[in-house]
Amino acid sequence: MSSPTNKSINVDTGLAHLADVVDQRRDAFKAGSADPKTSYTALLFSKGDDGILKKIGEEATEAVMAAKDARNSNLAAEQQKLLIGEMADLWFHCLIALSQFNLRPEDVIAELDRRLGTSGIEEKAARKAANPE
Ligand SMILES: N=c1c2ncn([C@@H]3O[C@H](COP(=O)(O)OP(=O)(O)OP(=O)(O)O)[C@@H](O)[C@H]3O)c2ncn1[C@@H]1O[C@H](COP(=O)(O)O)[C@@H](O)[C@H]1O
Repeated sequence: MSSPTNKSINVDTGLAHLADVVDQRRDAFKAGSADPKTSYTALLFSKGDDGILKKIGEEATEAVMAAKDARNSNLAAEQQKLLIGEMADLWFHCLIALSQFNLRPEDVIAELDRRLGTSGIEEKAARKAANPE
């Protein structure tokens, strides 16, 4: 599905740029200069932790349902497009949550980089050995 054009997009830069916009909206909302009536981002910040986290649950569910539809359609282009849209909604709302907690996508990318090359199976076994219950 990824076009050669899309493959040249820099994920880190794209997320960082959107996070900058989100952080600006968060700060403007706190300063009273972003209106929840005209800014969806400000509306989310006006809902606080619970409203933002609830939205992530909803968007995750919508992404799961879109993925099931995509699979059932044998990955038809139209369903793939819908799945991309739902994943974009989920990523966007995750950026809102990171901003709410004064974190950045760079923090998540750094953690993923740190994990690179460590098998999740090995990591889980090491964790269980360190904390047997
Ligand atoms: N990337 C996004 C983005 N992705 C998704 N969304 C919004 O996320 C919402 C998704 O919610 P739902 O799927 O639940 O649909 P809904 O029907 O609108 O919501 P409910 O009825 O369920 O409450 C939609 O309203 C989308 O418009 C986004 N809103 C904003 N941005 C970015 O944030 C910037 C600032 O936005 P504003 O703060 O609105 O100016 C924009 O320029 C964009 O770059």
